[in-house]
Amino acid sequence: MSTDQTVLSDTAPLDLRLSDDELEATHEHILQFIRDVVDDAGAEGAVLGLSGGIDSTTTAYLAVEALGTENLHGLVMPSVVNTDENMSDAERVAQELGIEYDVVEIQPIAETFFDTFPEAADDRMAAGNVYVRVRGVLNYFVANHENKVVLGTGNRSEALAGYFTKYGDQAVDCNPIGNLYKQQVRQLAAHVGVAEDLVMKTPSAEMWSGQTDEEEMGMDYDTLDAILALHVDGPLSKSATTKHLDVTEAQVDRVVELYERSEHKRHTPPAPDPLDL
Ligand SMILES: Nc1ncnc2c1ncn2[C@@H]1O[C@H](COP(=O)(O)OP(=O)(O)OC[C@H]2O[C@@H]([n+]3cccc(C(=O)O)c3)[C@H](O)[C@@H]2O)[C@@H](O)[C@H]1O
Ligand SMILES: Nc1ncnc2c1ncn2[C@@H]1O[C@H](COP(=O)(O)OP(=O)(O)OP(=O)(O)O)[C@@H](O)[C@H]1O
Ligand SMILES: [Mg+2]
Repeated sequence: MSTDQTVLSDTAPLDLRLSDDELEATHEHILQFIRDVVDDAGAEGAVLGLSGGIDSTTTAYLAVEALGTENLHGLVMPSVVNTDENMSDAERVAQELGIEYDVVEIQPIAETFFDTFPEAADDRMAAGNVYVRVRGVLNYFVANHENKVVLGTGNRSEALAGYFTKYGDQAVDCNPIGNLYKQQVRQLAAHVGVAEDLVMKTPSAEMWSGQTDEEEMGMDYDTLDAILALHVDGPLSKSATTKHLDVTEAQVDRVVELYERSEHKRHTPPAPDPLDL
């Protein structure tokens, strides 16, 4: 195991990397968290989707450490919008970890949805969310059958920005890396031995060809993380944030907009307050 800081950026607007002691404490804390979730559920391990991206790769490495190789089942679920590189990276991760995994082509499943409502099939967001939600159904299909929990791969940056599909990739039993900003996920990934090319890979939801998280959100993750940490999670005002980070007010406004408009995604569906009848 090594803490390879050299693969990580030294030019982020705000350095959110943990100290060595903090990183190791966080690592141990997450391992214990995974074990506790599985034990509390009376489960015999966990299922997770492997995309070849850094969030699922890191979560898989942690889960193998926490639960043992034999108790993690990976699902690689390609569709026409996934690159071959990402899908082969996903298989490479499963093979390096030595876990059981299946490759499930989800295009035919998605097509049945598209055939049912052809008028929605060309809406790239609606269609992209179908791929994401189909994966959630398959994760639970396997988890139910094998008495396993479903591990989520959401991180803090995505959660606060609402950058996930409601009842899609967020339809999981727990999120082991859910309190880490993306920058810290990369740091932990390097620490647990994930290959450098995967640590530094461009994040993509792969809901349509060529999609990247940073282009869709309108800023890079280091900037998003910094504004979230100082202004959304932290106490700095908008003007203090712009001065501290050398970002524009428009960038801070954009992050606040992402955060506020996704509030509904971070709560269970509301019902009217009970009437005092
Ligand atoms: N105020 C409100 N109160 C209650 N519900 C509200 C609502 N506003 C919208 N809604 C509901 O939420 C729905 C929209 O939310 P949703 O269906 O999630 O869809 P939406 O947020 O439009 O799209 C998902 C976003 O997450 C990104 N994503 C998805 C999956 C994975 C990843 C990744 O990084 O891998 C990223 C994706 O690129 C896209 O930007 C609406 O159709 C409506 O049903
Ligand atoms: N083709 C796929 N096969 C299996 N699981 C997938 C696939 N695409 C997405 N997922 C699941 O959905 C999760 C959310 O995707 P997301 O893109 O946020 O994470 P990632 O791909 O692991 O990392 P990154 O955000 O850096 O791309 C993935 O971590 C993975 O669990
Ligand atoms: Mg991805």
